[in-house]
Amino acid sequence: TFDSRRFLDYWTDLFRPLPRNPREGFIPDYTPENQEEFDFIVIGAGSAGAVIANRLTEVPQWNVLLIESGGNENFFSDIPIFASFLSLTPMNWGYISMPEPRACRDLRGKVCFLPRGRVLGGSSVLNFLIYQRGHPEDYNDWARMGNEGWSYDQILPYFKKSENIGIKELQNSSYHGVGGYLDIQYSPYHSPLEKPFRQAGEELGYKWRDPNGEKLIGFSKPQATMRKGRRCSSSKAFLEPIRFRPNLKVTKFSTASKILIDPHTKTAYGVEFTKRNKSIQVRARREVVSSAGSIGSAQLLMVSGVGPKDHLQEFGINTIADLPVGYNLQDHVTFSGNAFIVNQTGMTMNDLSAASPFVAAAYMSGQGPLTLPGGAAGLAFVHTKFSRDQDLTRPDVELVMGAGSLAGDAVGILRSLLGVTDEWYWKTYSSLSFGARQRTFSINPVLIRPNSVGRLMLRSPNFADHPKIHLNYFADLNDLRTMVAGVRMVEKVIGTKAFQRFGTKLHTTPFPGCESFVFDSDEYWECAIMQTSITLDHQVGTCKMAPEGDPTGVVSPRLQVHGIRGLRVADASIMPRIPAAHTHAAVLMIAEKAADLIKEDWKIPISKNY
Ligand SMILES: Cc1cc2nc3c(=O)[nH]c(=O)nc-3n(C[C@H](O)[C@H](O)[C@H](O)COP(=O)(O)OP(=O)(O)OC[C@H]3O[C@@H](n4cnc5c(N)ncnc54)[C@H](O)[C@@H]3O)c2cc1C
Repeated sequence: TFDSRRFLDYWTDLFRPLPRNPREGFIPDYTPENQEEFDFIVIGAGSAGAVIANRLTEVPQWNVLLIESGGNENFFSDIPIFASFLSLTPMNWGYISMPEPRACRDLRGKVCFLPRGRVLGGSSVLNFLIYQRGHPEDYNDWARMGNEGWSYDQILPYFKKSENIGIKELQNSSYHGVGGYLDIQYSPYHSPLEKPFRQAGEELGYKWRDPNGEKLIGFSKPQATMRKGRRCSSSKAFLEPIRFRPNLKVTKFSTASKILIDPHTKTAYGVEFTKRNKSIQVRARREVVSSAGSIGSAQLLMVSGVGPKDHLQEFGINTIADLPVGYNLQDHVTFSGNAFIVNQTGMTMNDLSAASPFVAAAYMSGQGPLTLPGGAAGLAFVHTKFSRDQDLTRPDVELVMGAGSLAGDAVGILRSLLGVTDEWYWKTYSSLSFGARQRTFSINPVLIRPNSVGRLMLRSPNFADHPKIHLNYFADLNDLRTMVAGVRMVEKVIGTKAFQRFGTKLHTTPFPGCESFVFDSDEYWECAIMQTSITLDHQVGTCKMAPEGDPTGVVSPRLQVHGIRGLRVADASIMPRIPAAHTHAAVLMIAEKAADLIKEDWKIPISKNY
């Protein structure tokens, strides 16, 4: 029978531009028989799942089934600057938060929008490509919480194992790896804002640095998961090169509805999933690995009987293991409303300039502004006075400079992604002429060491019903003060000679709902941040890793679900605390380590040759 999703899946793949890396190619779809057996079943072919499927199938005697709810990437998802556009497609699960008392108050429906990838490669296909690992102490904190094996020295080799650093001056750095599956490069495009940004940092006493090197505080050009100017997703990096391994089967458009766990032996023995309206059960001889992401893994565990007993009882779910699944939800939030206007055209990038045929032609040869990762042209790690500790080497705010701004979003794609209403947009920016709106860029402060913690809860016992996501942004008021300190830091950057050379100024129309505050007072910024808070889509922590006996833990430091045999979780959800960085690199590291832990536990010799 004709299947339109599969047809489209293959058809859009043909439009991915040549020359392709020879290792890239269309991943074939496999539909298992009911009750078919595999050694391992991995749920979710996202950032983590793609790595795990690759590393487990290195063992020729093991066969692996990878279950993914989405289909292939395509031509559009390869274009780095179009990252926001993808959230408007079926590649996005389209989650939203519950109403937040202190955040997203003036966004559409008064909720925060939480895109997650539903595609081979998962959120690494939707993400902004920025490759950052975080501070060594972020991971030493994990180890100090009792998670043996997760200190920085122990996990650095796994970051390097994945990596193929294409930045010449870093190829001999002891912090980077060469020859791994994942290409890390700079965008070949130099935004005209890059130089002033660097000079501004120097004027303020910051060094231009490798943000994944020895010292992090400083300014930098974004390192990106990029191959010749195109997105290098986790699927392109880890799955496509091994798509014909005989011991790997990938079932696409397949949504796991339940992990099958024997309530008496407390052993996971399989997975139930739906494909083309048909329910199929598959069985695992050795283990089930959930890599469905911070939202998917927590929800799947709970609907399968692993979660807080009182909460599962509300939905009539039989509790097999009473564990705090869904707690410990953490995320990075930013404020992207500010627009800075320059007095020259051609310095900034907005949606209409991105649509020019010259820009498109440059992209076809892997060049030009479309290769900017999510539009980001500069990054900075800074330390504010509100930081939780006195370690001046640990950043608590990141500044992300966008080559354009929300004000320049003439067509409305960015608005749709962020949940910004047309009414808000016009109230805020209509005092600027069209030309001025096209001459704007942004520098957004990101809260990278939040104290506030949220919770994910079920809405129903069915996986198909999106869960209730309580983000609790700014529940801890220190987080709000830190964000205001971030706005002040941005003001300092804009005030430097480097930016004043272009007459750079802040657009000063007050944000809707904050008109009663004195413009530029701390109270005004607090209001603005709470009205239009935007997530960086870094949700982590819902299946927290903690040692046996710690009541907050869901998985052990070997990533096994406490009290259940044959079930691990390996994805962003296991992070006990969010690192002070974009989360994709940390997820890949977790997956690399998870594969080695599995091999060790099944007595397979592991190569330390990286
Ligand atoms: C818009 C956006 C921008 C981001 N920008 C950056 C950035 O610039 N840099 C950075 O470092 N990080 C960024 N991130 C975050 C980063 O991409 C994620 O932290 C990371 O990809 C999470 O990996 P994961 O494996 O935990 O989950 P995912 O990559 O989301 O993978 C989960 C996979 O499981 C599948 N799945 C879920 N449930 C089921 C089910 N029941 N059955 C079958 N399959 C299922 C999903 O479809 C998905 O493919 C961004 C994320 C988003 C969404």
